[in-house]
Amino acid sequence: MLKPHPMMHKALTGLKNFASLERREPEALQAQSVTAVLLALGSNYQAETYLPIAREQLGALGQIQLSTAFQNPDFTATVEHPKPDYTNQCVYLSLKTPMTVQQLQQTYKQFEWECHRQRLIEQQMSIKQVTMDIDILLVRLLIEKNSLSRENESEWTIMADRYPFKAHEVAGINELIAKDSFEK
Ligand SMILES: Nc1ncnc2c1ncn2[C@@H]1O[C@H](COP(=O)(O)OP(=O)(O)OP(=O)(O)O)[C@@H](O)[C@H]1O
Ligand SMILES: Nc1nc2c(c(=O)[nH]1)N=C(CO)CN2
Repeated sequence: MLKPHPMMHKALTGLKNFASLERREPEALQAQSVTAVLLALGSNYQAETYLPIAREQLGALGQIQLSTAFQNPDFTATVEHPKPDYTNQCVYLSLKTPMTVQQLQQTYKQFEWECHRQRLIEQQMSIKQVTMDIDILLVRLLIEKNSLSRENESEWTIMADRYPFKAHEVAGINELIAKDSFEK
C-alpha cells in the first residue's frame, strides 16, 4: 500500500469505514488519553442560543470542524407522546493537548451545566427541555510513538454505548469526512 505524503495527512481519513472500527465500552476507555474526538450535539430547547455557546466552549479546547446543523424529530417521540424537535450537529474536535476520556466527559458535563441544563427539572417535567447534550461518538486514541500500530489507521475507536449511530449522526460524520478530504 502506498503511504500518503505527510502533507496530505487528513485528520478524518481513518474514519471512512467506521462500521469496521473497534468498539469499546466507555468504562474501558476512561483512563485512555485521546487526541481527537467526534461529538454529537443535540438541543431541543433554544438551540439557536445554545449551539453557538457549545461550539465556542469546544473551540477553546482545540480546532473544530462542524457538520451542518439539522432539525430532526425526537426519535423517542410517539403519536401519543409528541416531543419537540432536536437540532443536531456533529463536531470533530482536534485537541490542543491530549485529555483522558474521563476528563473530557467531566468537561462536557460542565459545558452542559453552563448551558443551564437542569437535569432535576428535566426529570420532573413530562417533556424534557434539553438545552445541550454532548455525546462522544468516537475517540482517536493517543498512540505511543514506539507502538507498532499503523499510522493514522487504527486509532479511531467507537464508543460502544453509542453504536449503532443514529441516522443524523451517520450523516454528520460522513459530511465531516467529505469536507475534510476536500479542504486539505
Ligand atoms: N459516549 C458517551 N458520551 C458522553 N457521555 C457518556 C458516553 N458514554 C457514557 N457516558 C457517561 O454517561 C453519563 C451521562 O450521560 P449524558 O449526560 O449524556 O446523560 P443523558 O443525557 O441523561 O443520557 P442520553 O444522552 O443518553 O440521553 C456521563 O456522565 C458519562 O460519564
Ligand atoms: N433527533 C434527536 N432525538 C433525540 C436526541 C437527539 O439528539 N436527536 N437526543 C435524545 C436524548 O439525548 C432523545 N432524542
